[in-house]
Amino acid sequence: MAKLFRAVIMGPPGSGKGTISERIAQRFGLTRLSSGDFIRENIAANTDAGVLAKTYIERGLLVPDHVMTRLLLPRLEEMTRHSWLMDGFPRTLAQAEALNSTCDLDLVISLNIPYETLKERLSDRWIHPASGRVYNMGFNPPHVQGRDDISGEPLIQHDDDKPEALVARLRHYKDVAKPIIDLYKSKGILHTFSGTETDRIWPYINSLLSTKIPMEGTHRTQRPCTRGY
Ligand SMILES: Nc1nc2c(ncn2[C@@H]2O[C@H](COP(=O)(O)OP(=O)(O)OP(=O)(O)O)[C@@H](O)[C@H]2O)c(=O)[nH]1
Ligand SMILES: Nc1ncnc2c1ncn2[C@@H]1O[C@H](COP(=O)(O)OP(=O)(O)O)[C@@H](O)[C@H]1O
Repeated sequence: MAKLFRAVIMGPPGSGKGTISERIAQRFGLTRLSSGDFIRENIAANTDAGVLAKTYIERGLLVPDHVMTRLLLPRLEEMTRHSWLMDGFPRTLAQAEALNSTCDLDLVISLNIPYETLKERLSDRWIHPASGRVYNMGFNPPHVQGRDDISGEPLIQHDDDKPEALVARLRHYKDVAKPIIDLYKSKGILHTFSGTETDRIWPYINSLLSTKIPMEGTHRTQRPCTRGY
């Protein structure tokens, strides 16, 4: 019976977490989980946690730890048959500790990308707000400039991605991520990848995961995530 594989991907805004998660999910058949998607689903379904989360997101704030753990941990406990990769959680040490008491992670990928590169990428990032589709004018441009490929609607740039806001976001990431990274380092599961291009980092991630993930189509666990592990 193949063991279930559970991983987390971390990195500053624009480091390529979304892009790399997508490649990992395709190559290794992991289920890709995103905290932002979970929150949006809960908002759409009007759950109690979703209604509460919305009041924070609307103000540009992080959702409090107890709301995040209430939203996510039960979902992870349900994932007893599929290996997964989580993007966007944990985002604080308290979340990392709560995750830790729910299940054993096998591996954490941390992306270490120079500030200048992040600044260039994000100032070039354009979004289709209705769908969340992301473009980059150099790396993956839309077919028609300024327009979403599927709907043809106009693309916008997040205020967050403008250079003025970026310095503060990156500083915040460093402060908050450091204790989480230290925790995973001390557990011996942290793998850090540095570079300026996703296409050059990807082969290293690919070969690491090839040694770690059983390649059968489905993975079943002997040890599901449960609280109080
Ligand atoms: N030029 C360039 N752009 C890249 C590269 N890798 C990713 N991008 C683009 O950079 C932007 C950020 O990549 P994402 O995958 O959205 O990064 P993220 O870490 O998920 O970002 P957040 O959602 O803000 O946390 C997107 O517009 C990508 O298309 C790269 O190697 N070179
Ligand atoms: N782990 C988390 N802890 C607290 N808030 C979160 C977390 N993940 C997502 N959020 C909230 O949901 C919003 C959308 O998340 P996400 O899709 O990851 O986008 P972004 O890359 O803009 O942060 C965040 O801006 C934040 O308010």
